[in-house]
Amino acid sequence: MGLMNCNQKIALVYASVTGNTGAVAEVLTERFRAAGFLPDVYEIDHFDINKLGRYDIVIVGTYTWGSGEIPAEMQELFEAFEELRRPELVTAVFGTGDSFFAEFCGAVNRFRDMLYVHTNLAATLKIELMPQEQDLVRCEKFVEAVVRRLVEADEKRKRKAT
Ligand SMILES: Cc1cc2nc3c(=O)[nH]c(=O)nc-3n(C[C@H](O)[C@H](O)[C@H](O)COP(=O)(O)O)c2cc1C
Repeated sequence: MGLMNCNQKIALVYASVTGNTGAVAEVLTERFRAAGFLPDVYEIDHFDINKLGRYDIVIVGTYTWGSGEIPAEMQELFEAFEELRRPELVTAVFGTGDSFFAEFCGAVNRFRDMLYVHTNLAATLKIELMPQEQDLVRCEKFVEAVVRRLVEADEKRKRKAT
């Protein structure tokens, strides 16, 4: 991991009403920093969707609403990815949900399926409500998977250039 190009621009964009997804966003931000990255962290309401194309890596965080639905405030971002036409963009999605509901973290499932088709999806993480001690290692693995994918993408780019 030490060899990574930490100049890559990374955005972490999330939605959170009661703070669970925000708490995971904080843990992940800390892990990315520990891995040498400085993510720009945005709550969705403060993220300018026109800037999506400026990033090399975009991490999406979302809670789930309705019956497994994407929250309304995340819909525009979802559609922006569909129209972005940047299959090389490294992405990952995390979220919190409540397994009391029929579709646990349905919004994460929907983002995952879409990002898999339209981008270079590196990792998915679903957490039950507020992150607990045992979730920290899962957060760590999530970040490792993203960094690993970046290394692979970088190597692929270099091979193409030669
Ligand atoms: C009306 C309502 C519907 C919900 N529907 C789902 C659902 O379908 N699936 C799920 O996993 N969680 C569902 N949840 C739970 C939230 O996604 C969960 O509490 C989440 O951690 C909230 O995130 P936040 O604290 O970041 O706002 C629902 C919560 C509410 C209030």
